[in-house]
Amino acid sequence: MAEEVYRPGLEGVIATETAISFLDVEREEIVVRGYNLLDLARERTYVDVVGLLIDGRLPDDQERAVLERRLLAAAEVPAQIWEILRLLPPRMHAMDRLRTAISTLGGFDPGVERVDPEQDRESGLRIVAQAATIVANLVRVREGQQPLAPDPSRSFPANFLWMITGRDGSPAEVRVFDQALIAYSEHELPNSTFAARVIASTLADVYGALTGAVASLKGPLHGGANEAVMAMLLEAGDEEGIERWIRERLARKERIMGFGHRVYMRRMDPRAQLLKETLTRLVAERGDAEGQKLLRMCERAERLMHAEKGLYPNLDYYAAPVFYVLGIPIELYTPIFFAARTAGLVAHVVEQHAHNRLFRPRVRYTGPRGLKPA
Ligand SMILES: CC(=O)SCCNC(=O)CCNC(=O)[C@H](O)C(C)(C)COP(=O)(O)OP(=O)(O)OC[C@H]1O[C@@H](n2cnc3c(N)ncnc32)[C@H](O)[C@@H]1OP(=O)(O)O
Ligand SMILES: O=C([O-])CC(=O)C(=O)O
Repeated sequence: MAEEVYRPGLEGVIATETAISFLDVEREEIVVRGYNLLDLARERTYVDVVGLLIDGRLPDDQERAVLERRLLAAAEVPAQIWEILRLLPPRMHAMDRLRTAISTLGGFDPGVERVDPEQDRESGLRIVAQAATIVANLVRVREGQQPLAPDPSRSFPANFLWMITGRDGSPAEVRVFDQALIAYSEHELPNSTFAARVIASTLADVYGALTGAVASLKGPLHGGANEAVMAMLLEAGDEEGIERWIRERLARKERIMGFGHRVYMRRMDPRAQLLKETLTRLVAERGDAEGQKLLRMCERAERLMHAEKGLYPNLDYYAAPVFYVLGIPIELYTPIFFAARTAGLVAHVVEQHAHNRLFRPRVRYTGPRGLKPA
């Protein structure tokens, strides 16, 4: 074997080439197919970003309308998926129910066994569309209610938010939700995307690769952090409470969810800054006293974590209060992360299949040798 290099957690290791995205930490820029993700969030829609990620370029107005109609037309979920979800134990974690649903969706796609970039794109758009419908209805189905069917007369984000909350969001709320979807849409090579690419590198299909990504995203060190952040804010109650809550945990050497990041390390995640601004605007416009209190708590904790640990918030930190003021049930925060990320994940599976090399690294063996079984 050539020179042995071992970096625990593959920290800093280049694991693949990609033309999809890159975190330029020095310039504080998340590059997505040449664009700054924050520019996309400020000026474009999530559907545009789906087109950019999966088809490779930003759609014009007409192309966006076609893509949006196509997504909404594909958003209906087979009735059997709801039946399977109803059979699962109600206490089962929402991400585990989602993982089961994404895995099962493959069985309803006639092209599932045809693994090539063209079919991946086709199946990928179905997943983007159907993941939103499944995620939005997870709570409703767990509670034994009928799922809300997608309404193609609404825009993609308006329909998604309506299926979640059961009421029409204001144009400002829909825009905020759309921005959050863009913020979550793609982020280079996080654990979940790496997991999807590793699975895809065996030439397994896009459903299998994305099922693995759901499993990865559930973890509190990754997507699960947004729900943990909200639990922390609610338990702490107010500004003094959050300060006490964090100091107690830091004294016990515990991690505070929503802070730190493998790549940004001791810098602010640009997406957290974007959603902080979004939250500030939304609660000010609405004169939302509870939202304003949450914002003050977040800012207080942000100052404390910087002073005590030199750590900054990541996207999950400000996404949590944004979802809360939009009236989204907390158990759907991580599933929504996945639904938004389907666009990026599909792009990575397409790319992996198009330029495949099986992932199969080696180990540094630390176990015994020479033992005799008898
Ligand atoms: C959208 C996303 O998925 S973003 C990630 C969401 N996850 C979270 O918010 C979970 C909380 N954060 C963390 O656990 C970490 O920061 C991670 C997992 C995101 C990144 O971890 P790593 O790159 O492995 O950083 P690592 O564990 O080496 O941390 C470096 C130091 O900072 C500390 N640290 C890192 N994050 C935190 C945190 N959130 N709270 C307290 N201390 C922390 C570590 O304890 C460690 O301290 P030490 O050197 O004294 O031991
Ligand atoms: O990049 C990471 O490691 C995690 C993250 O922020 C994301 O997936 O959005």
